[in-house]
Amino acid sequence: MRTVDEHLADILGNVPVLPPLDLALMEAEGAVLAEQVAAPVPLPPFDNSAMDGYAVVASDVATASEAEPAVLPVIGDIAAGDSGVSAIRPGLAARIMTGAPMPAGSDAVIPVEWTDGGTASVRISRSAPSGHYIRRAGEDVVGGQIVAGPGTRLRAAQIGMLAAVGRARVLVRPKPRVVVLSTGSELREPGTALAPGQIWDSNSFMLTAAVIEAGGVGYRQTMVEDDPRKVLETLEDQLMRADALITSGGVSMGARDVVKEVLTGVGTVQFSKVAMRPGKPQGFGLLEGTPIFTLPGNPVSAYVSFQVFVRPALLAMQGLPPAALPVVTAVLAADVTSGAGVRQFVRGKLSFSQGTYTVAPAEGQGSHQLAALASANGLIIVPEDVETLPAGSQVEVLSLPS
Ligand SMILES: Nc1nc2c(c(=O)[nH]1)N[C@H]1C(S)=C(S)[C@@H](COP(=O)(O)OP(=O)(O)OC[C@H]3O[C@@H](n4cnc5c(N)ncnc54)[C@H](O)[C@@H]3O)O[C@H]1N2
Ligand code: MOO
Repeated sequence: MRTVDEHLADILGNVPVLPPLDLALMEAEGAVLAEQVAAPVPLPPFDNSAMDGYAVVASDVATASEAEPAVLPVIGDIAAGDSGVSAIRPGLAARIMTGAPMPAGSDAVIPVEWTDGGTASVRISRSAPSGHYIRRAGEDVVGGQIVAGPGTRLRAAQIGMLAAVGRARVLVRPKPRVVVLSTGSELREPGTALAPGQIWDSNSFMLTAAVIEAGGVGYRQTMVEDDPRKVLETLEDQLMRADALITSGGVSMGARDVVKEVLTGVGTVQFSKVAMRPGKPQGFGLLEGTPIFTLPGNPVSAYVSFQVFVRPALLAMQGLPPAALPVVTAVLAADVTSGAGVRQFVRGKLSFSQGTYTVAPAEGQGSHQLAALASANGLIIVPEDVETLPAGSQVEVLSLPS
C-alpha cells in the first residue's frame, strides 16, 4: 500500500501545467493570470471631481456660511467626458459633475447640497479647504504600477482592474477542461425510472461540480455500462476535448471492475491501494499525455479522493500552488476511532463559537452514505499513526468548499 502523500506526490510530479493562452478579458473570468500587468497611465488619469457640485477657488468661499453665503458667477458646466481644457479665475465658479476634469485654477469642489444649485450664479453656504472633493491623478494607481501578477485568479474585482488599465485581452492559464465519466451497469440518469438493482448516477454530477469548484471546466459525460470496449472507446473519444479525465467506479477487486481492466498497462496508468479511508482503491496516470484519475465508485470515496488528489492536481495545472483545502484546528465533540496505518477522513460538522472551532463527527460514516457527506462541512483528518481520538482532542479539519 502507498501512503496518501506518496500517491499525491506521484500525481503532482506528472500533471502538466497548462500552456498560457491569450483570451478576451471576459473569457478569462475565473482563469489564472499568467503575466504581469502594468498600468500604462495613472488612475485616475487626471484630477477630477468626486461630487456633483461647483469647482471653485477655496479661498473665495473661506468665510461662506448659511448667514453669509459666498455668491459666485457660474461660467459654465463641465461634465464627465468633457475634453475641452477649461479654467477658472478667482471669483468664479464652474458647475461640475462627478468624474469631470477639474478646471485649471480651481482647487476645491463644493457639493451641490451646500448651494442653491444656481446656474447663472451660485450661493455657497459652507467653506471648504483646498483640495476638497478632488480625486487626484494617480491616487488609485500610479503610471507603470503592477496591478496584477501571475497566479492571480481573475474574479470580478480583478477583471475590473484589468479593464480599468485598458486591457482587452490577457494571458492566462486556461481553466482545465475535465471530462467526468461514471462507469457502472447499475447506473441510470436522474429523472428516469429505476428498475430493480439500479441506482441514479450521483458521482458524475458531484465530481463535475467539484471540478468547477476547483477552477476547472467540467464536462459531464453520460455514464457507461461495465463493458470494456465501450469504456475504452468513450475514454479515447473524450481525450480530444480534455485536459484531464476523471472516472468513477470499476477500480476495486470485483469481477467486473472494468476501468481497471481496460486501463491496466495503458499509457502510464497504475492502480494502487492507498492507505486512506475512504478512498483506498486509486488509479492515476497519463493517457497520451493527458492525466486520468480513476476514482473509486463509492460516492463518499470518490468525493474524498477528489478533494485529496484531484483538486491539488487541477490547481497545479493552472499554475497555482497545489494547496490542499484550507485546514482549521478544531476541538473534537465526540470520540473517533480509526484503523491503524490509514489516514481517515471523517465527515464532520464544523462550527465556530467564541473564538474556537468545534467539530462533531456526522452520523453515518459509510463510504456509500452521501447524506452524511452532504450535511457535513469538514473532513476530520485522523493521521495514520492514530487509532483513537477522544472527545476534546485537537484535530485538523479540511474545510469543504461552501
Ligand atoms: N473484495 C473487495 N471488495 C472491495 C474492496 C476491496 O478492497 N476488496 N474495496 C472496497 C472499497 S474500499 C471501495 S471504495 C469500492 C470501490 O469499488 P469500485 O471503484 O470498483 O466501484 P464500484 O464497484 O463500481 O462501485 C462501488 C459502489 O459505488 C456505487 N457507485 C458506483 N458508481 C456510482 C455512481 N456514479 N453514482 C452512485 N453510486 C455509484 C456502486 O453502485 C457500488 O455500490 O470497492 C469496495 N469493494
Ligand atoms: O475506499 Mo472505500 O473508499 O474505503 O469505501
